Amino acid sequence: MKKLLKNGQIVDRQNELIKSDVWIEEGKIKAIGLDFDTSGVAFDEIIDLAGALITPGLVDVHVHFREPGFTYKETIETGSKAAARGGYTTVCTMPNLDPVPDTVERFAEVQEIIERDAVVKVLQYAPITEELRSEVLVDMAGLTKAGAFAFTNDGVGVQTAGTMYLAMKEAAKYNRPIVAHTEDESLLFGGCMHQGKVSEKLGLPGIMSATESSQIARDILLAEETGVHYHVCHVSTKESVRIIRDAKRAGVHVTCEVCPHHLIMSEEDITHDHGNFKMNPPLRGTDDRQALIDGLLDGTIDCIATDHAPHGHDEKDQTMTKAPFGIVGSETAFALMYTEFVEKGIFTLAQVIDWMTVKPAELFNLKAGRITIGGPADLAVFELGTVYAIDDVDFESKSSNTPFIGKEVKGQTLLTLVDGQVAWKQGE
Ligand SMILES: NC(=O)N[C@@H](CC(=O)O)C(=O)O
Ligand SMILES: [Zn+2]
Ligand SMILES: [Zn+2]
Repeated sequence: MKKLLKNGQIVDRQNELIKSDVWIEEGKIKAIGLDFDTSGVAFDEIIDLAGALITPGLVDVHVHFREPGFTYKETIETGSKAAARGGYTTVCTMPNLDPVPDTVERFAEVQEIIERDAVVKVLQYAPITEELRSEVLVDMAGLTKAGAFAFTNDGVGVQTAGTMYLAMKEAAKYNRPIVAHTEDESLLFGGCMHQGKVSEKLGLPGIMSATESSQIARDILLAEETGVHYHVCHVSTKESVRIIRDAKRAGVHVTCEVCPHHLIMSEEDITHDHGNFKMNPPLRGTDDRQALIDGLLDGTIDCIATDHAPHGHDEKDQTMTKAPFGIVGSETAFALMYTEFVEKGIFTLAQVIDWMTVKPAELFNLKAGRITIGGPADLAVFELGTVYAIDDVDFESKSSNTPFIGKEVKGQTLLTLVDGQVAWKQGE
């Protein structure tokens, strides 16, 4: 198969938009730019991009696809379609499933479903402990052999320091990162949103910032002790950013991600008590939000990840004390980042693309996130000119639990290619 994408634009490292065509052959990039000769080449397909932006396929190191166990919320098929619609071509799925893929056999079962159903490249995380309880470590040697690229208990924190220490020591042996949802449950006190002026106003139990940051502080010292690569999920507080910045300066191998919703919204955007404003960690204060932006800009925060966390409509259409934590993100991330940060001049387009492609790929040595000659034709194409409203009926995901429904954005995905094949195309 030979494909030609014509009249696109790519962004270079200086943030210049450069007119470009892309020649794809047998699923690989054959040529990119304007100075290659295609005369005499019989293309199977020529697609006119009419000036749209071409990026490497986006990389999301944090999604929840809910299969097996909660397939009414999402499946590997629908989740990967949602990812493709967002321009993602490589995503990493969390193991808070039922059953938890905590044995080599269960892990292999999920991988079989991925092989069968996924429309983008999906990497399954292995858990740190059996059933995500902070007790017995999984067989890290066996799971590494079975293809686990990293270990995480996302959804819950590892509650005891001793378990985390042993997990880090073991993961370091196999050169695998420990990826941490940091939340000290003894500091939770039944909270359902950030503890601050809005929780007081709404009369809802708050989650203090130290619930997250104190566990990061503990883990950073254990990471220093063990030499493991320690990656922090969804950082949300200014204290978390501060201690990660200090740890990086001290030479600890720590990295972290931030979610679009924590960069864009704060507690002050919670207009009323509804489940779609509830996620873990919660929307924090405006000073926290600013610290996350600063953290990206100074390199403390390494990349952007969605934490795509689908839940059923009825589960989320409840008050915040009752609804489960989590919002969907795959289908809105690029448009939100473009609209809120690039258009407003806070980040450059090149920076946003970097944080959503090469940066996350480099963290875990994923073969993704770059356009290289001879490399896989994993590409996304975005149209940047048209304003549209985020509409839940459009979602490829089974779920549409997000507070961004109705928001007007720019940056619609036109096309997503995985190994040169269409994974998502607008209007199809
Ligand atoms: N982020 C969330 O609010 N929820 C996630 C779990 C998690 O990422 O911690 C989920 O699985 O629903
Ligand atoms: Zn989490
Ligand atoms: Zn998560």
